Amino acid sequence: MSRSAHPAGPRHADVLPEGHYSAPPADLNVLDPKVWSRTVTRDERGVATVGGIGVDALAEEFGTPAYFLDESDFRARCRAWAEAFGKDADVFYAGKAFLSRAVVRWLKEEGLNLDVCSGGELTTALSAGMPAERIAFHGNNKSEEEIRTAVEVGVGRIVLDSFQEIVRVAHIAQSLGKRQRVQIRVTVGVEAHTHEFIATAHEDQKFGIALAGGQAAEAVRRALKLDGLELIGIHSHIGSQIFDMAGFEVSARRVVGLLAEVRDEHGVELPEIDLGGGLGIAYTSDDDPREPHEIAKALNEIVGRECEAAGLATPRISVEPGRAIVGPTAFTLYRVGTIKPLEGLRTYVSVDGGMSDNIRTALYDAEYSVSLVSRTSEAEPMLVRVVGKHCESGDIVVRDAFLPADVAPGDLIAVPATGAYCRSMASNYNHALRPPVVAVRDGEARVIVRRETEEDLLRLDVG
Ligand SMILES: Cc1ncc(COP(=O)(O)O)c(C=O)c1O
Ligand SMILES: N[C@@H](CCCC[NH3+])C(=O)O
Repeated sequence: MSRSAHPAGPRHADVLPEGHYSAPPADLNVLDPKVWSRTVTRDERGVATVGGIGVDALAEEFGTPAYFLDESDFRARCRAWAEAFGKDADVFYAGKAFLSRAVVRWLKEEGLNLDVCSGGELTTALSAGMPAERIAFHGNNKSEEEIRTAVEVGVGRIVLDSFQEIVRVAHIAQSLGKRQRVQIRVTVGVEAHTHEFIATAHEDQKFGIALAGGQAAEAVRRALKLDGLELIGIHSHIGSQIFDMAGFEVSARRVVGLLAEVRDEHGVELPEIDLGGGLGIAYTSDDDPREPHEIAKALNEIVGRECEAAGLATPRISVEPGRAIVGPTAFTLYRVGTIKPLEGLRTYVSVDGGMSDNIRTALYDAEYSVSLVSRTSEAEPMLVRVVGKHCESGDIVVRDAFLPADVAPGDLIAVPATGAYCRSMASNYNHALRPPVVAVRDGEARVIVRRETEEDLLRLDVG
């Protein structure tokens, strides 16, 4: 993850401090389209706008901190994924990245399916009208109640994650007089090049059933025997924020290998494979993510080739992008509160949010970028660390970045690419009020998830 050190000294340091940063951009006022959503630009005053609305007006109306989601960008990304994979494949948006009822309606309208991994996500999906047959239900420890609800409403598939769950889902389905469509999630033994906490296909972790040692083949054997289950395929998800296609290719090859084993042993060709999500996005200008059509091409080619070699009909492929759809579509808008230059180190810029609205920096050492958005500035670049207002020194939003040296209390700054795993992983640490999500499109802004209030907090605290 580490980048080369910036050759010129930052403003407040003679000695360059340790950090992950490259040289400041030639012009700090430029909002790099790589990391900002598609409609973001600056107006004639130099104020950043999204969907045609200035961030000053947005801050005035909705307050800060707040997430602003570029709806037309979200829809365009859904369409790009659907078109790249075509009619013979299915795209399931991973709701864990960010889910709300508006998002469910957009997905439905754009023809995407939905992956949920809890009863709460399932309820949200159903309450916004997502047809149950377009929902996949995941999780390594689904409760009996969650399984019962999923089977009762008729979800399109449940992804089985353990030997116990094979039996549990079969029993529940049978008791309801149903036959549930299921996939088995396997761990293919790939070391995905990403943070340890978000890699999921190596064997030593909680998800899935290992291909190694014949575990997955045994799971198939058991599932095929149970009347309550209709085994439709094999699932593999290798991790998240991955740029290198090699891991997906190995995964696809190994999953097809299992399909061939199943055919040889049982005379059954399972009709589907799901290759999960995990495609990386640009958090900084140094990141170079793949486009959906490149991913679709690579996966189709490898699956086609492997199936042909094994004499299998090509199964229907599905994928589950979360971050790659919603991540780039939103930014978090903050107001600067205090500024602390630490001589010889860096300048701490404190904002009105923090680790409660973006835990990813603290949790994964994630990298983000930041820009001054309420105005432009010709001041020289200054190395900053953007921190929140929590009672925790690890409360860092952007570890190392450059802002103009005249950044001041009252300025609005924004962190792009916070659409995924920020609001969905937000907390009430220090009794912070989780920020709203505001959808912006064609000159209109509307709250799709409202800001929490102190009354909300007190209502939960029943004394
Ligand atoms: C099973 C499964 N599918 C899809 C995803 C979505 O991943 P991403 O948001 O990285 O595309 C995840 C999360 O990593 C997952 O666990
Ligand atoms: N929450 C993680 C990714 C895990 C995805 C869910 N399996 C992130 O922010 O990167």
